[in-house]
Amino acid sequence: MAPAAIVSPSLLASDFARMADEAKKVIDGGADWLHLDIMDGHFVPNLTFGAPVVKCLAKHTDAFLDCHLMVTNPGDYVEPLKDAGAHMFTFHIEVDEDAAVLCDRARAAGMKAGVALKPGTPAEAVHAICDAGKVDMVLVMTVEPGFGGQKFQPEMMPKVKALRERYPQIDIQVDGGLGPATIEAAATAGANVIVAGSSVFGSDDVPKAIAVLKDAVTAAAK
Ligand SMILES: O=C(CO)[C@H](O)[C@H](O)COP(=O)(O)O
Repeated sequence: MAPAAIVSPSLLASDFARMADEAKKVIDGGADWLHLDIMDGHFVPNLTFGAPVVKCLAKHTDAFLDCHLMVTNPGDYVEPLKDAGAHMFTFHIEVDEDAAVLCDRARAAGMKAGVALKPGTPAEAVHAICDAGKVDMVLVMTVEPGFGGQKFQPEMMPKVKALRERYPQIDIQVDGGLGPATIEAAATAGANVIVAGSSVFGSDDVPKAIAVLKDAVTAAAK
């Protein structure tokens, strides 16, 4: 059976000063997860928030907290994020840390382990840890990480397709520029976890914006 369709709105596009309300709005609108972009101003040229903010948000929601770490030193975040209430720990394969150890540590802490690829990184970079059964989710970035509101890169779809064919049971997440105009390409390629910031938080009809994404993934899986 194909992995379930999941929509994970990116709070990067929300009003950070009202994060709990923004989270409630998308969960009430049908979102499955909340995507939290942790940026350190070093791995990417932007700075957002870390475990203390995740911990504050966790007090206001029971939703699955899908943390995407755009940081140089993800190993330093395992315990703080676990303590904060995070559920998914996704780090970048490009960092200079042992990916297998990070996955094991995330899982031992009770979180799921995800591994992310920048647009310039080939799918083969995650084969070894996926083949070893250490990964719950692969995140294929469809923009350069760091900022919301960028243009979707359709040239990432062969990477998504190759990963889906090789790993039918693993969640495959796409992130960057997803919305009504791009979801079909991603869903057809085999992505089942859809991160969307601008297209959800910028919509006048949040439930509809989420449903469009989810329905496309469900339809593609049939
Ligand atoms: O990881 C990210 C940027 O690094 C964001 O999650 C992503 O860009 C989503 O924003 P949008 O849907 O507006 O493109």
